[in-house]
This record gives sequence, C-alpha cells and structure tokens, in this order.
Amino acid sequence: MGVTPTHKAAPKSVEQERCVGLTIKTNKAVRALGAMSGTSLDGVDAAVVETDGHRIFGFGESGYRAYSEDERAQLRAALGQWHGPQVEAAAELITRAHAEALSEFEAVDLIGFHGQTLAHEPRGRGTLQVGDGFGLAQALGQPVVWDFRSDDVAMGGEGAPLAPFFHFACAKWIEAEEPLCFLNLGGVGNLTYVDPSFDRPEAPGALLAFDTGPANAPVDDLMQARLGLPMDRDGAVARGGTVETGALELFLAEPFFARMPPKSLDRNDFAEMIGLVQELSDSDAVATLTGMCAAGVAQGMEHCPKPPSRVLVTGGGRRNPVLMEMLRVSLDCPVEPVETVGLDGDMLEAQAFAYLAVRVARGLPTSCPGTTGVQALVGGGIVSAVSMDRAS
Ligand SMILES: Nc1ncnc2c1ncn2[C@@H]1O[C@H](COP(=O)(O)OP(=O)(O)OP(=O)(O)O)[C@@H](O)[C@H]1O
Ligand SMILES: CC(=O)N[C@H]1[C@@H]2OC[C@@H](O2)[C@@H](O)[C@@H]1O[C@H](C)C(=O)O
Repeated sequence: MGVTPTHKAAPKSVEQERCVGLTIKTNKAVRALGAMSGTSLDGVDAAVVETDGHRIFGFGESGYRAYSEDERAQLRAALGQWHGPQVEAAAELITRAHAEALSEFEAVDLIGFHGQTLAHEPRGRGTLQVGDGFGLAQALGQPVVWDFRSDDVAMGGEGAPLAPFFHFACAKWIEAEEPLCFLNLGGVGNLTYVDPSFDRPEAPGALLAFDTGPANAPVDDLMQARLGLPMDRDGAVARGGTVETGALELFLAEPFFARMPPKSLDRNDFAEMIGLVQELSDSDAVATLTGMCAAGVAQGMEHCPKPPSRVLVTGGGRRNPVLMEMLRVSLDCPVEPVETVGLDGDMLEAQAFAYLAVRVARGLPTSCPGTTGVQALVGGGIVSAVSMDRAS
C-alpha cells in the first residue's frame, strides 16, 4: 500500500522516541483519512483525500460523529487548561470519539488526526491539542500522524493556521488562475490568500494566511447564555437586529487587529467581546457579534498582497446568510461558499489534515513564513505506527 515503517531519523522528544516513524516511499497517491474536532466543539469531521502530498487526485467519503451534550460540556470545561484531570478526561474522550468515527472507514493508508485544541498561546505556553495519536494507531491498526502544531510553535511560528498548504492544493485542483482567498468561518475565522501562479506552496509570495478574529464562537456563546441555543441558525436572530457601531469600533481597536500577519488566536481570546454587547437586546447583540466577525475579515483582507478575484467561504459560518451578506457588502470581490467550485465546506478542515498527514509522512513542509510566521519551513507532526510497544 506504499507505506513502509521506518524509524524517525532524529527523535526530538520523549513523545517522539516512543513512536516509530513512517515514510511514504512512493510518489503515488495514497488514501489518507483526516479528522478534525474544531473550536465549535460540535463533533468530529472525518474525510478521505487521495493525494501524493502535492496534488489532490480525488476526494473520498466523509463522516461526522456529533458530541453528546455531556461530551460537549466536558470539552468546554477543559478549554483554556494545560493539564489536570479535566484535560486528561477531555483527551480520553477525544481519542474514544475519534476511534469510533474513524473505524467506519475502509482501505485507508494513513490517518491525519488533529485532536482538539484546548489552549493556544504560541508566544507563551505553546499550543495544546489533546487526543492520543499513539493510542488511536493501536486501536485502528493504522499509522496515525498527529501533533501537527507543536514543532511550528517550537520554531517560533504561530502553529496556526495549518490548512493553507491544503488550500494551495485546492486552488490547483479547481484550476484557479487568479489570486483568491479561502475563508474559514468556524469558532475562529481564518483567511488564506493563494497566488496560484506559483508552483509550490512554500514559494515566497504563494501564500499569506492568518486568523481574522473571532467568527461564530462569541455568537454561539451568547446564544447559549441568553437563549439556551447552540447557534444563531440561519442568522434568524441577527436578521432582526442592528449592528451597534460603538461596540464594533471598540472591537476593532483591539491590539490583535493592528498586528501584521501571520497571527493566530485561541477560541476564547475574544470571549470578553460579549461584555461589549451586554446591554443590547438579543437581536442587536447577535447582529453586533456577527458584524464583528465580518469586520475582522474585512480588516484582514487589507493585508492581501494583490486584490483577490474571489473569496471562497468554508466552515459553518457560510450557512449564515446574514453573515454572508455582511461580508458581501464589505468586501470588493465575489464572496461564495466553496461549494461553488465543487469543494465541501463541511469537510475542508478534515481533508486538510488528511493532506497534511501525507506531507508529514513524506517529509514535506506543512508551514512556512507566510502561513504561520515561522522562520524556516516546518514539517511538523508525530507519526505513530502500528504494533509498537509504548515505552513507559
Ligand atoms: N445554519 C447555520 N446558521 C448559522 N450558523 C451556523 C449554521 N451552521 C453552522 N453554523 C455555525 O458554524 C459553527 C460550526 O462551524 P464549523 O463546524 O466550521 O466550526 P469548527 O470547525 O468547529 O471551528 P474552527 O474552524 O474554528 O475549528 C456553529 O457553531 C455555528 O456557529
Ligand atoms: C490553534 C488552533 O487549533 N487553531 C484553529 C482554530 O480554528 C480556526 C482557526 O483557529 C485556525 O487557526 C485553526 O484551525 C485551522 C483548521 C487551521 O489550522 O488551518
């Protein structure tokens, strides 16, 4: 199947020493299965990509395993923590949920396992994605690539966003000729500017990527706190409200927006934004938080080296017509869901980690100065193989 176990050349940590690395010794496409549990804490997305780590040859089946209310509460309780019993419980939950979700897939060569980000502080304590890739490899009998972000952070990068190298491959897949942007609107927003005239994603100028600000997380949190609902479905609440410009101006005055990209965020970095809309009615508050997401994107778009020909939107936010309309009003180019070009906006992140897993296994970089601000090219990730005793 084109995947041969070998030892990783220079283990850098105890974590890596206990693992056996893999290299993919063929240039042929492999069937990689990627899994992502995003900042919205809704569930596990999983999807297959056929790739050689450069080109996309095709997209395979996909699946979704929702978290129960209890599981969601357990994950939420561990957010922002770096260690302790809640983190351990969250890690076990994530490993178990992924084992369930991924066991449904057949004839897979390699698994890319992102895990769940609990805390992200690239200029401080680092970045923490929980979930045991080694345990998952054992449970599924498949090689698993995981811990994608730590090496980038260790080398001075933001550790996020990491989907941009995949977005570059998607731009080639759709045969884009003009610069374009991919915009992911999950709990946090992130933007990738791609210039498809370059041959390789790591070429200087091919990619610029960064987090744009909070996307749906503050809206979800406010909906939960005030109305006991997980989201503003279809923008129904925001539609009846008005954006409060004073709050919007205070939001845009946050130092994050003055920073040059690349830059990244933790889910709860802007949690206090809810305080800015505390006095507003439900609909005005939700409209204002929705407007903040759009304003962060519009502000970020100013960093694009050339005007993009279009913005392709992925993630749950593309389902919110009020948010999409706000983006269309504030951006100078067409704003369309990725489905317009035949991609799957619910699965793009899972597909990204399938693609990145193959790059890691082949020793190819997964981030560069334009995507995470890292000084050199980094191919982060641990590769855990099957049938290897875990060192105590
Ligand atoms: N029909 C809808 N109307 C409005 N908002 C929606 C709709 N569907 C999804 N969303 C929003 O999208 C969110 C989920 O988006 P997504 O699954 O892309 O997030 P994620 O992948 O967990 O986050 P991230 O990309 O930050 O890791 C929901 O929490 C909700 O706020
Ligand atoms: C630290 C972390 O998990 N960041 C996520 C989060 O969710 C969206 C945004 O913030 C992005 O930076 C990243 O995820 C995507 C998949 C990425 O790495 O490209």
